[in-house]
Amino acid sequence: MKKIKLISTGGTIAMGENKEGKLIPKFTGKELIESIPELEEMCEVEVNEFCNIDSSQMTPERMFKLAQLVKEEIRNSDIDGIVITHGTDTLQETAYMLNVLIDSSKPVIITGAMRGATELGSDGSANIYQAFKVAVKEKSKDQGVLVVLNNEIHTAHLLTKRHTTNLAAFRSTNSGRLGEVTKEEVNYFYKTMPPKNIKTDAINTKVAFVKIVSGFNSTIIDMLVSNNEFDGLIIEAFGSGTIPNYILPSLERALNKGMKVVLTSRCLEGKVHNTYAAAGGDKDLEEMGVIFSDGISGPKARIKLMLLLGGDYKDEEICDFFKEA
Ligand SMILES: NC(=O)C[C@H](N)C(=O)O
Repeated sequence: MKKIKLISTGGTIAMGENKEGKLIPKFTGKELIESIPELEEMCEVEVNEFCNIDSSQMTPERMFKLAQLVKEEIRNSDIDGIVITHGTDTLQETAYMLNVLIDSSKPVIITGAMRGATELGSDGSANIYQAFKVAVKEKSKDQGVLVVLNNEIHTAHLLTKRHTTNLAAFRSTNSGRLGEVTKEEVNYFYKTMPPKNIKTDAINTKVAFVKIVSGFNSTIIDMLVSNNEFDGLIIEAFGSGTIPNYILPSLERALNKGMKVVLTSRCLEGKVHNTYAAAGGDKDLEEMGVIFSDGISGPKARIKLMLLLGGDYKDEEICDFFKEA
């Protein structure tokens, strides 16, 4: 029988309602597992209570610690796979970080829930059960970090949360879901490309994030640059990577200070391109030294830059990492 480690981190999946009907952290990983006796026939389960928080409280530092723990567990030849329970709000960032940091063929599956464990029609138990079903399958090996919710399997780097409350809250952008979990089986529709592994013992969280809106006030960027607190800046630009012309001097000041500036798009799908001459005025953003991010969302690009800045990577290597998702 396979042995799967459950690492519980909290989220709605581990919540119940208080007297006012509001959701609060209530259940441990052990309690979640005990509520699903069907798992006993499937595999042996060991539990690690990593934390019990709403994932809005999850920080990149905590995600990095979680990645170290997953690495340790995976090295243990006794463990065949990992299931992580996590809140859905920052799940895509944790999943993305684990995906680029963990280099193992063993399945690592993240799941969560959209309804608390005590709510009518709660989805947590079914999602945990399905996550384990995926984790014990041989064909789930070498697929990178996977996310299982609502009968769907998604790859970490394409995953995005698209709905605030719907049970089908997640979607794989730029493609369809990777697979599905039915009552009888686990089906994969295509094979994932393994991500380029980032090797680092540290994370540099000094990366600011700015979303561009029409009439954006570039004073925000100037403030970020002048307070010397940031080594990196993620710009979530319009469409294929356009920004108002008057922001350019602020970006130039950021680059001159040695900040890494990465361009991403507000759009849910596609990637940024260096297509419009008008977008950067008479300057070419790429020539200026802005890094174009290939098809990952702003929040994921931020995680990637934090890891690359934490590691011992040269400028060209950092650019190369952004040439793939
Ligand atoms: N559905 C959820 O898990 C949302 C919750 N606020 C969390 O991310 O922890």
